[in-house]
Amino acid sequence: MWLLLRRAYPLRILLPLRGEWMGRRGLPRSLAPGPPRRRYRKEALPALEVPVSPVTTTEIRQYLRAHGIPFQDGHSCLRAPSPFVAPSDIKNQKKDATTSFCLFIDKTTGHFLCMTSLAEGSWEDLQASVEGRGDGAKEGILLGEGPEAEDREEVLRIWNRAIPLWELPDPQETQLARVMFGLTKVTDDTLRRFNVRYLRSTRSLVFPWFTPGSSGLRGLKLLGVEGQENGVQYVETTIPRPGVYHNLFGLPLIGRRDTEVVLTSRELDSLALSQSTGLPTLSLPRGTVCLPPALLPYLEQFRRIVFWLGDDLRSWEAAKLFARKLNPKRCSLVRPGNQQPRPLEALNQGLSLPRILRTALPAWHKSIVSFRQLREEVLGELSNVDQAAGVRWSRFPDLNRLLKGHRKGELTVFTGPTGSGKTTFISEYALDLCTQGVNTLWGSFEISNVRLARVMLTQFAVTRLEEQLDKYEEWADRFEDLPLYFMTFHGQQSIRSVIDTMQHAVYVYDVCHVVIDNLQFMMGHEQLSTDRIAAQDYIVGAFRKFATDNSCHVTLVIHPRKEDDDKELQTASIFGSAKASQEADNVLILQDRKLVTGPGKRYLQVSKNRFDGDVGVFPLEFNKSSLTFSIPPKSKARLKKIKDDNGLVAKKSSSGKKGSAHQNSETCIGQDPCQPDTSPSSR
Ligand SMILES: Nc1ncnc2c1ncn2[C@@H]1O[C@H](COP(=O)(O)OP(=O)(O)OP(=O)(O)O)[C@@H](O)[C@H]1O
Repeated sequence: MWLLLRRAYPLRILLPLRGEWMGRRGLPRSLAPGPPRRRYRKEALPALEVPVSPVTTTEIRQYLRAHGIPFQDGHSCLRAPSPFVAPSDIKNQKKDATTSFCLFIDKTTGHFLCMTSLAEGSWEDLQASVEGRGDGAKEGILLGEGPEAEDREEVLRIWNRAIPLWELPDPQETQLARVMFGLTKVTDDTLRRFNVRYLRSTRSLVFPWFTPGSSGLRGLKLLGVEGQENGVQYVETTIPRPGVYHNLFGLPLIGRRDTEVVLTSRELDSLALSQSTGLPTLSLPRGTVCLPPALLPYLEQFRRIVFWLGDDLRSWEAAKLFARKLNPKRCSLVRPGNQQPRPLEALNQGLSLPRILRTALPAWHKSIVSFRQLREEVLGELSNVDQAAGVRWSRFPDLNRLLKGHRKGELTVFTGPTGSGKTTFISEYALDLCTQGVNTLWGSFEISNVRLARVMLTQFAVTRLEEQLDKYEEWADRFEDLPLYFMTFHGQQSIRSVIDTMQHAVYVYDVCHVVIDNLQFMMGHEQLSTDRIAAQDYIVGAFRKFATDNSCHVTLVIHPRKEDDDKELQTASIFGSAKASQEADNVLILQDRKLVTGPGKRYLQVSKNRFDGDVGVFPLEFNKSSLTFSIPPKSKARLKKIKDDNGLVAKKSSSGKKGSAHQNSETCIGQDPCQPDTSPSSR
């Protein structure tokens, strides 16, 4: 018997921070068990787990050949006979290619999954098993088992209390639930086929996660509804926690011979699609946030995969990224747009879902494209201008005014004088995005991850936690659920290993923002200044290419060159040649000279903005107890045009309204350093 061990996933996820009504594990308070049970762990903060030495597909192939293991080439996995199936299990099965080649090895990471025994593990685990070395624990035969006992109890308790919608005693209650979830046109038969239930106590739909190939329950997703000013918002809760909730909802309905599937981002959409088109459909466990590689083996059988994730630009971008993992040649994407809402809306609006599916565009582009292939994407950007501008900061409205948002695929260079608070600021800037679902990877080479995480946790809680240790567990639980990962590097690193780690994080965790603090730690020990400048140019070029190739934003902290203490920093003050500022889409400078009018006061200067050219400066107020820079909501601020990079010269005030600042104009937000201004506040 293979030993089944549970490995703690490094992933901490993903749902937007849960509201106050949620208890531990995101359960509604009424279901949440008593006081927090988790104890403080030193490694409570998620470190990115990177394979000891990254493996390539060629190496995997060579290894299998060298050990006489036959294999088949798939879309994202190699398939081979599984060493994790007992001979008696094989005897009981019909021997065909599907059952005998049931080991799926991820071509990118070497991670494996045996579809028969559900054993899984890393490439090193597989090698150890093939070579018959190591004890059971090191062989790492993992995770074939169901949920932890604690989760299992919760899952069963909820599932047994939930009932099918049509069995609700009060028809009015049934009708209300259908209206709340937009299910008025979804039939009982569809709900029955997908085994959807309703939990009356929390007014939630309950979607089951069955162990593949059996009727055992592995987990659940609860979907609740919250009223908002402009409509309703769905709130998802999963058991187990989102990081290990790997349910492809709809999997039990997929036949072994199905060759086409439509992927959706919500269970409700899969219900609508299946009912209207009769096509096999699956929904991704965490919507557009990520496509965990653990799911790829289940998608190998399909020759064609259509993504219909939603009706906004984010869904479109996510679909393009996911298609890369699945092999874009077999993927098509439904373009978001007015006439192409998400599947449930399309059903409710009486649109033809098969017709919309026929409009899906191939995800695969040759290296050279014509405008014909781009026109749909351009239209997508034009009709979603707000979303094309990226994710907006919630703590830094002034940054939104200048940069408009945080976009994928860009390179931001950030500099500031030594000890001025660069790490502290960039920590809050990245945390802000992360709390809004931007999957973030930190490379902190100078300060330890524990220290960095302590700063971030304090900023997250916006309070001095050392004085309120009783609140630690609560905040740490919430913090742990953020899509935040840390590289485990410290001190000097080679750019190759850093880029490899970033690549791994993009593939495995769909990371779309990487923060590197700071570039000087990849420069080696070159003594000559010419060597150092050449090394920096090379590194900046590598990060630029990475950002573009992976549609991932990279924020790079670079020290300034040594300058006269009295001088303002400028774009040209960034250490090295002009390459960094040329390659960067955005250049941010933390200013703390001259402009300082009080303790802790800093200014953030946006000195380059490729997206729309608006540049300028705004004040940052440092709060020493919460380590935050975000301006308290009541503080006054103003926009001012200023002359150039060399001096901050007040010219005239402007309203700060959208469009008031022009290409290459500079904007100064706040009273200092510009002259006192009596114009009405722009905020
Ligand atoms: N505006 C500020 N006023 C006073 N103290 C600050 C301010 N910003 C940050 N600090 C504190 O200064 C210390 C150094 O901050 P931080 O490490 O962020 O600076 P840095 O610019 O990244 O440093 P380095 O140049 O060494 O990389 C921290 O203890 C931080 O809490």
